[in-house]
Amino acid sequence: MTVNVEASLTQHDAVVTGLRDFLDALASAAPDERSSQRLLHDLAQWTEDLRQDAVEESHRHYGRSPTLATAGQATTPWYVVDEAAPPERLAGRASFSNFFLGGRGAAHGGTIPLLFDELFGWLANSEGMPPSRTAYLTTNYRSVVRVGRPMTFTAWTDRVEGRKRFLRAELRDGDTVCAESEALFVTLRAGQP
Ligand SMILES: CCCCCCCCCC(=O)SCCNC(=O)CCNC(=O)[C@H](O)C(C)(C)COP(=O)(O)OP(=O)(O)OC[C@H]1O[C@@H](n2cnc3c(N)ncnc32)[C@H](O)[C@@H]1OP(=O)(O)O
Repeated sequence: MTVNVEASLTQHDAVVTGLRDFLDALASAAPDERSSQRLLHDLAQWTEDLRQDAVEESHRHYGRSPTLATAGQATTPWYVVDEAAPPERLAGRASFSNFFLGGRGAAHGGTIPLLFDELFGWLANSEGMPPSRTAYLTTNYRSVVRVGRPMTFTAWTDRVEGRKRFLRAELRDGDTVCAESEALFVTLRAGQP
């Protein structure tokens, strides 16, 4: 079978956007027993179909979109980069849907460093940079991140010491800093996965 990679990626972007909407709708709803049974049946069928189509990492579409916000991952809180000056700085908008709810209207605490790691990965592994990975990442929770709110972020390189890149970021709701992060990315040596 001949696969048009561009076309299938674009179509895949639409699938990931649909998956995000689905997860938000699922997390926001209280389906009755009948709907849950129907959902379970449909999911089981899709799971079986997709397992038949399993391929190795380099051939997958998921998480590899060059065009879609979050690079085509549905498990990262939604974000879009508006200003990019890699590897020094990037800024943009983010929003945590109900799928990322922890409780009482606030995003789950684990999902905030997930967003920061994504942004730092974007900065530290931008084009022309040698591959690097997170050695540590700390998050200070200053004020709750409310689901559904339009947020803004800034992430920047604080300093570079040899293979070590120290990064910082802020997540804001209007003028309020909700969370701050600091991370160390270390450039991989040959042979490191
Ligand atoms: C690969 C491309 C694809 C990337 C996609 C985007 C990535 C998004 C970011 C991620 O989420 S990556 C996944 C989460 N991270 C990991 O799984 C990393 C697991 N850890 C490792 O692979 C290694 O520990 C690591 C590569 C980070 C460092 O191991 P090395 O053996 O290369 O480090 P080494 O011991 O030589 O230390 C180098 C320097 O970093 C320092 N260092 C390393 N780990 C540290 C740490 N945890 N805290 C403080 N300093 C640390 C260390 O002290 C030393 O400082 P000096 O040069 O000043 O002596």
